[in-house]
Amino acid sequence: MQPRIPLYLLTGFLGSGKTTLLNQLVKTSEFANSLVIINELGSTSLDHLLMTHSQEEQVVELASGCICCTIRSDLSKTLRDIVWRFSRQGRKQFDRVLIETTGLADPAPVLHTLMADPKIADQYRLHGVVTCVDSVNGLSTLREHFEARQQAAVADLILLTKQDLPEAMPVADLTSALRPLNPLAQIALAEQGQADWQLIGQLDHAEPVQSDTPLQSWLRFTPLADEPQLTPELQLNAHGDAIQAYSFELAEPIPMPKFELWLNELLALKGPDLLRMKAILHIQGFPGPMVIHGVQHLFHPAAFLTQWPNADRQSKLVFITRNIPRELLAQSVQMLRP
Ligand SMILES: Nc1nc2c(ncn2[C@@H]2O[C@H](COP(=O)(O)OP(=O)(O)OP(=O)(O)O)[C@@H](O)[C@H]2O)c(=O)[nH]1
Repeated sequence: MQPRIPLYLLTGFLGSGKTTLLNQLVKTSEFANSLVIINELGSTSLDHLLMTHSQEEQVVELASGCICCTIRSDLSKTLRDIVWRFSRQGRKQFDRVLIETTGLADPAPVLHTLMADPKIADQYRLHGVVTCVDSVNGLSTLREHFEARQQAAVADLILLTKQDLPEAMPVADLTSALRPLNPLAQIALAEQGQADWQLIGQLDHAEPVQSDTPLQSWLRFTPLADEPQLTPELQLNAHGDAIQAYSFELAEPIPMPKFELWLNELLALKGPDLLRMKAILHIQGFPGPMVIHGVQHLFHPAAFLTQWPNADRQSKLVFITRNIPRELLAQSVQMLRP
């Protein structure tokens, strides 16, 4: 079987610095041989003109429309086609794919397409979602636009851009505001498109357990306060449509049949509103933990570790949700008790 092609999704609201970042990213040795798929709204694709890629032919432009709604099938088709379109004498001319979404894209359905389309999932391996957040306008944008909150909520890595500007909000405030939306993502800086590229190179969204990334860092588990004490200025869920993260711990080992029943019920009832979920579970009878990881109702195959990463044997679950009250999830998690 051919190794799957690493795929990265770059998102962030309009003007948040995606293209600036991409232009620098493709200059790094690790990402130099990337194929870039750009999706612009409107008929004239400015981004295409802005890309300063060394090989112009390696930038593929999707037709106008937004990949998250009208042209999801175009994205699938493009991903299937590029492998032979960009091959010479049977060898493909790129080793990674970077997809830049429009600033208005809701990335959840795009992720869904990347994970659910079997032809894509066979060929590509989603390594990570990188979301740019503008340090000057970011918080007001996040408050006003649901899509911007979704972009932050599904991120594996959030890059705060424009910290060089005097109007930039302090990093600590931005981080406090973003944490309730996404306690799992790493948060770092990107200044004029420059970032710590290792953070992107190390992303491993799909199969964290099989990578070198230590499990603790993959499942960075910081119990969340039920109601984070934030000043109104830092609260982002002002307009209904609340995106909220919750975490739970369970002391007792879980019987496997209960886990299966619980997951099926949860996904059937609330699948579309579970933006992300990660859990490390103590299942009865297994020497190491079971790790599960999903986006909406799609779950990567559960992975069993041969041993626990540390002395803590509690099951830990983190959910990033849309309009799900905490009590409902808390009740649901109780189903896992023996
Ligand atoms: N001062 C400063 N300006 C930045 C930084 N990052 C991006 N910019 C500027 O912000 C503007 C928007 O950046 P883009 O990279 O085009 O943003 P985008 O997210 O691709 O924008 P859309 O395509 O509209 O969604 C440009 O004028 C960039 O030069 C930064 O870190 N600092």
